[in-house]
Amino acid sequence: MASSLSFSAIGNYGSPSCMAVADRGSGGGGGTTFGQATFWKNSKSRELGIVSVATDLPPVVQQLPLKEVAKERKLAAWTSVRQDRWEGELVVEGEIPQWLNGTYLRNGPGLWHIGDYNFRHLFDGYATIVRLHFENGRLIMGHRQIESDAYKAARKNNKLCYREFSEVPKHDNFLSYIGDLANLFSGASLTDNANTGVVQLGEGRVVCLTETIKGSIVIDPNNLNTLGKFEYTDSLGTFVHSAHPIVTESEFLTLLPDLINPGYLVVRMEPGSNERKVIGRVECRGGPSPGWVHSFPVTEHYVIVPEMPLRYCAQNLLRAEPTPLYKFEWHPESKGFMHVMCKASGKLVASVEVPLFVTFHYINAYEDKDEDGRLTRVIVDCCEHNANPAILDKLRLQNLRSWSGEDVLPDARVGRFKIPLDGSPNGELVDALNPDEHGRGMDMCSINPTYLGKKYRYAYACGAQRPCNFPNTITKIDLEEKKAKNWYDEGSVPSEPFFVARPGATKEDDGVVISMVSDKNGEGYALILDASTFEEIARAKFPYGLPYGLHGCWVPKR
Ligand SMILES: CC1=C(/C=C/C(C)=C/C=C/C(C)=C/C=C/C=C(C)/C=C/C=O)C(C)(C)CCC1
Ligand SMILES: [Fe+2]
Repeated sequence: MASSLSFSAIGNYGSPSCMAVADRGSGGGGGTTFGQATFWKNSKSRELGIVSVATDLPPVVQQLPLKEVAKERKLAAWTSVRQDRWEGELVVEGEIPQWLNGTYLRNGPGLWHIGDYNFRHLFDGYATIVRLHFENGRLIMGHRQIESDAYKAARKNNKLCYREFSEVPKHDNFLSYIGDLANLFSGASLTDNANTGVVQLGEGRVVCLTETIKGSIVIDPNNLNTLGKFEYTDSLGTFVHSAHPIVTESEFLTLLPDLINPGYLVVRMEPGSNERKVIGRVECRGGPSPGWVHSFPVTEHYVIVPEMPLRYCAQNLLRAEPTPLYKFEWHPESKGFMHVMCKASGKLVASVEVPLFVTFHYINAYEDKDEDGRLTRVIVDCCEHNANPAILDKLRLQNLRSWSGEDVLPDARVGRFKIPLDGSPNGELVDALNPDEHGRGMDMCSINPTYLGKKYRYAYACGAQRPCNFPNTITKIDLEEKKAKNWYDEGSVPSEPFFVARPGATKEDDGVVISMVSDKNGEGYALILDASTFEEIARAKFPYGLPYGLHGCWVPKR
């Protein structure tokens, strides 16, 4: 197994002095070796309170009295990645199961400034992909920037060149402003910064994704090299899609919102193909434009198309300055709907009005039968923000970085939609369990993928231990018992818990849950929990804290 060290600096970075102290509390000098990388570990510097403070670029080594250290240290989660790449073996505390062989990839926005310009929103950052490669109990970590056109242009020109989630390039003159608007209509000025997730297609290609279709970028999971754009060969011709396609060994399903004639195309792509084929189309029932479809759920036979009252807004797309809801608008009067489409025929089997909701992430869905085995309804579970879109603004970097200790995270829950298939006009939305079980925080979820679209019992997500300004626990939700088990490390922010099943497992929760944690000292570690007991079984410290990441995928050892 090769473990190499490589790093190159972002911006003014050039010196390995940014390396963080590499042990976990054990004092003493000398070096700790990760692969070929030796990290400086010196008790003298700790007494002096010399810390590598993870603030904005460039990193500075400051001398502080010890009691100030804790105050000055910041979560790496909201801080730009220190350098554009690193790779090395990590020291593992505890034991990684021998059966866990493969690679966990996690993508997210990791670089929030260019030159001296600072981005404002979490979702604006240039993509940083992190790789945890597990092999026979050992763990190799690597991270790298994804070389999208937007990232390369920003690095080359030292300024923002494409329209990101909330940021828009500044124009030197009126002509360039008009050019940008024209490019917006052709999609050319939209970003391809693939910072939202990563999936492995049925035939093996690994693709990083965001909400713009052009932001589909193929990478090599072994070295995180950017291989090029994933070019769709069809001519469906829209600009945006769901950032969370449903990907299995046999298909890739996604939704294409139509912003001109409000509706959604439901499309499917075969493994090995680059051509999406239309399964069917859903017309919007409310509002001037489609609801935001960051993700959507499926059952074994149906694709569910959610029509959320938080809708895309063409005017906001054109604006130079962010609005409180960015490219979206809240239209409670337009109501919320759930449409159920048969995957095989493209026919709509239900279209019901549901209570208002705000959901970015669907957990799972399944077909529910009565005692006689007759299909009566579809159940859809999601991370639901109590019909309040305020969470989007809470994810501004300033809010995340400047937490004063108040309990400011809006409440969220596991929302359960019950969608009747008997022609009734309305569906229900209820709490799947008491939200206090998970601290009324709920997002960034995963399940055992074998249960995708089927009746299931367990979900893993980020919950809350209050007070907090961001989900700060990992929670295992038992939807049968309506209970949650919670993992918490004071002051830390864990990323989406990702479930990996033990090969040959027959129980739904037989496996591990992987997360990457930003701790209160500005450092970070990979965490492995036993999914069944929810006890920690291993952790491995990173050479330095990493920025918060969004979504990942598992690439099994071939
Ligand atoms: C670049 C353009 C857009 C981009 C949209 C993007 C990048 C959306 C990303 C959305 C994400 C990452 C949502 C995650 C939500 C997580 C939550 C709510 C976590 C809560 C924790 O408590 C468009 C906006 C599509 C417009 C075109 C340009
Ligand atoms: Fe997402």
